[in-house]
Amino acid sequence: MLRLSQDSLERASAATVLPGYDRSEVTVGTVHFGVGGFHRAHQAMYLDSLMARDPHARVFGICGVNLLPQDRALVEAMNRQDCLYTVLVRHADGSTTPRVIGSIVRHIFAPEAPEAVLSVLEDPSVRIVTLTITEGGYFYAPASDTFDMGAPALLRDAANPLAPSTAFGYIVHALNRRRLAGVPPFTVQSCDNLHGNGDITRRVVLELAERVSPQLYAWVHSEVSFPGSMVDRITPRSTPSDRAEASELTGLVDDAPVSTEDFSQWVVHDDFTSGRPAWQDVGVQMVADVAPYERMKMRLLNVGHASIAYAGRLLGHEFAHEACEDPSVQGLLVSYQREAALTLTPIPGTDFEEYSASVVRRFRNPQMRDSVTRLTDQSSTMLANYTLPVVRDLLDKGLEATAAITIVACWARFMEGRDEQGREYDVVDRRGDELRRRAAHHDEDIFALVRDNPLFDGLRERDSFLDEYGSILRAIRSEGTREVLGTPSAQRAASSGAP
Ligand SMILES: NC(=O)c1ccc[n+]([C@@H]2O[C@H](COP(=O)([O-])OP(=O)(O)OC[C@H]3O[C@@H](n4cnc5c(N)ncnc54)[C@H](O)[C@@H]3O)[C@@H](O)[C@H]2O)c1
Ligand SMILES: O=P(O)(O)OC[C@@H](O)[C@@H](O)[C@H](O)[C@H](O)CO
Repeated sequence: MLRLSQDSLERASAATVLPGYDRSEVTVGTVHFGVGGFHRAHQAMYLDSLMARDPHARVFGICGVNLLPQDRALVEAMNRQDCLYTVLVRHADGSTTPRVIGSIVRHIFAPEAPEAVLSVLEDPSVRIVTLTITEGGYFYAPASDTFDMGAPALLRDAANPLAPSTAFGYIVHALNRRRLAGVPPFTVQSCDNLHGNGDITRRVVLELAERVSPQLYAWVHSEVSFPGSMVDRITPRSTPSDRAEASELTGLVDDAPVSTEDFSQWVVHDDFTSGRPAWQDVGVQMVADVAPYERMKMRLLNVGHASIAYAGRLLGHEFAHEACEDPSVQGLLVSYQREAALTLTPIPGTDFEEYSASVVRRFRNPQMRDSVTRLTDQSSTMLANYTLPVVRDLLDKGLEATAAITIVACWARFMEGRDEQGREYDVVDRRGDELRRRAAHHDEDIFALVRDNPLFDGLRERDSFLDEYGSILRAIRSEGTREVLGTPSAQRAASSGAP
C-alpha cells in the first residue's frame, strides 16, 4: 500500500475528504508549539476548511514545532508524509469519515534545529504563534496565581537566546529579534485548557521578557496581543488500531492519524494586532470576552470528565463511554453539572442544562474509545486548574458542593493506585510520587492528601470542605465507590462524624 503523501493523495479512496486547495500555494504564517492530537483535529482542521474557501487564508499555513524528546517519532512520521495526516471523524451514528488535512506544511523537531525554529519565528510573514503545550507547560500555579519563574528551564532560557528549550524561551527571543530588526510582532494565542489562557500566556511571556531586557518587556507590553480562546473537541490518544483503520479507509498508509468526535467549538477573543485568518467564515465564534465560554466548558465538560474518570478508574472501566454508561458514575456527573451550573455567568443564547446534556451525550459516544487513563493522567494539574476552583467558588457562594467534593474524594482514593478489585495501576503525574506517598497514609489520616498541601490552599483550612471531604472519602474507602455515589448526601452526612 502507498504511504500518504502529496504525490499519493490522488490515489486515496473515494470516501476520503481531501484538502480542497492547492497546497503548493500555502505559505507559513502560523507557528504552532506542541503539535499533538488536539491541534491537528481542531485548529489545523479549521484552517484546512478555511483554506479551501478563502485563498487569503493560504498565507497562514502552519509550521509545527515540537519541543520534547518523546515528540520525535510524530515529527518524523509527519515529515515522511509531507505533513499530511488523516483525521478520523467519529459520528454518533457509528460511521467514520476519513479526512486528510493539508494546513500543516512544515514540522520541526526543535531540540535538533533551534536556529530553524527561531528563523521561522523571526520571518515577518509569521503573524500568529499558537500553543497547545498542556496546562503543565505554563509554569503556572492556579491556587497562588503565580508562575514558577525559578524553574531551571526558564532560568536557562532567559540566558540562552540561541537555543531555548521552552515555548516561552523561543517566543521571547524571537520577539526580541523582531523588535531589534524593526519587524512587527506576532500575536501569541494559547489553545490550552486553562481558564484565562490568554492572560496567563501574556503574563509568563512578560515575566520572561523582563529577564531578557527592560526594552523588550516594554515592547511586548505595548505591542503584542494575547487573545484567549475556549477550545473544544474531544480528541482521544491515537492507537495502533486508528492507524490500521485510517489505512483501510483511505487506502494509504498513515503513521500519524488522529481520531476525534464530529463536534467542535472554538471561541476566540478577537484581538489579533497582526492580522488573522477569517475564522468566522468557518464557524469560529469571534467574541469580545471568552471568559464565560471558558468557564462553562471547563466546569461542565472538563470537570465532568474528571467526575467520570476517577470513579470510572476505581470501578474498573477502561473507556470514558463505559464509565459514563455506569448509572452511578453518570449520576455523579449529572449532579455535579447541576451544582457547577450555578457558578456560571449567563451566555445569551446558551442554556446550561442543554449544554450539560450535550456533554453527557458526547461522553457516551462509544465510537470514541477515549481511554480513562487519558483523563486521569496529570490529574493533580487538572484538579488544581479545573476542579478545586469550582469547589472554592461553590463554598464561597454558600452553594451545595457535595458532588464537586465527591469528585475530589474519588481523586484522593484514585491516588492510592489500586482499584476496587485490588488491581494496581500507574499514577502518571508530575507530582505522583509525593501524592501517592501521602495517599498511602489514608488508613491513619483521612486528610493525608490535604494537610499542608499547597494544592488545597483556600480549602484545607475550611471546615465546610473538610467535613464533607473526610466523610465521603471514608465512606468510599469503607463501603465502595458505587455505594457512595448512590447514597444521597444528607444521609451520608447524618451517619458520619466530623473529622
Ligand atoms: N485532547 C483533547 O481532547 C483536547 C481538547 C481541548 C483542548 N486540549 C488541550 O490541548 C492540550 C494537548 O492535548 P493533546 O490531546 O494534543 O495532547 P498530546 O499529548 O497529543 O499533545 C500534547 C503536546 O504538548 C506537548 N507538551 C506537553 N508538555 C509540554 C511542555 N511542558 N512544554 C512543551 N510542550 C509540551 C507534547 O510534547 C505534545 O506535543 C491539552 O493539554 C489541552 O490543554 C485537548
Ligand atoms: O486535556 P486536559 O488534560 O486538559 O483535560 C482532559 C479532557 O477533559 C480534555 O482533553 C477534553 O477532552 C477536551 O477539553 C475536550 O475539548
